[in-house]
Amino acid sequence: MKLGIYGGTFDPVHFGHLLLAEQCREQLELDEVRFVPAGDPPHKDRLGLSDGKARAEMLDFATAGNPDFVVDRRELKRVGPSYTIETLREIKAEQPDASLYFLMGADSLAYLAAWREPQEILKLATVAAVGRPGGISLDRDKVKQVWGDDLADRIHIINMPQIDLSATDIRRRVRDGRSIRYMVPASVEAYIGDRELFGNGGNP
Ligand SMILES: Nc1ncnc2c1ncn2[C@@H]1O[C@H](COP(=O)(O)OP(=O)(O)OP(=O)(O)O)[C@@H](O)[C@H]1O
Ligand SMILES: O=C(O)c1ccc[n+]([C@@H]2O[C@H](COP(=O)([O-])O)[C@@H](O)[C@H]2O)c1
Repeated sequence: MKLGIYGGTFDPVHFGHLLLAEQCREQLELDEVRFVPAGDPPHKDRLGLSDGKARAEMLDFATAGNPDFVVDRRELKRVGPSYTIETLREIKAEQPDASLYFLMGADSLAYLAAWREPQEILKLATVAAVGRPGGISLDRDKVKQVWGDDLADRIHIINMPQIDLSATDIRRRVRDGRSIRYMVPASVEAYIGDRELFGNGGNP
């Protein structure tokens, strides 16, 4: 069993996230991609963050109808920062025979060395890193330079069409009353409108 684990803040989930998950599923032949919304993202300001319930419900809508995509709420129930190493240890204990793949964008890979127990993360899971527009390039030589040959083998670079979408920009658009149509699934757009998330002053 090859299990993809995709941690993020997902405030809100957008098509950049969904394309990343689908491309990793296909290219790595994953049996399942598990979206794990962070309760308290370690390197992010919690101020203004939507509550975990709403972020997870948006993920439910975005992944509905795709049996390969699953939402895992474990980090929302945990007290304290959502450290990835804890999540990977829990999942490995539950499914010892599964090969774990942790999915992320290039910006996350650039900071992975500053995460809690990064070397242990790479021992427990293969990292699948996907390019993201905005300057941080994904380069095999750079990865080897930072991690050394052995650990670098645990980091796979996945090529896919890059999508210049971020949750920050989507929240800003909602706040400004601008369109987010085709940036997030229609069901997520409706949820944001109904709940008046992100200071929605009248999303068209
Ligand atoms: N458009 C994208 N292309 C590739 N990877 C992405 C994209 N958007 C997010 N990711 C990756 O998905 C993971 C979770 O991202 P996150 O939920 O923080 O979304 P975000 O759009 O970066 O949010 P924010 O703008 O609030 O920081 C991270 O590893 C990030 O690099
Ligand atoms: O474990 C850590 O030290 C750590 C530090 C920063 C980020 N993460 C995880 O990386 C994922 C993406 O984080 P973010 O802030 O880009 O949404 C999310 O699952 C976070 O919990 C994890």
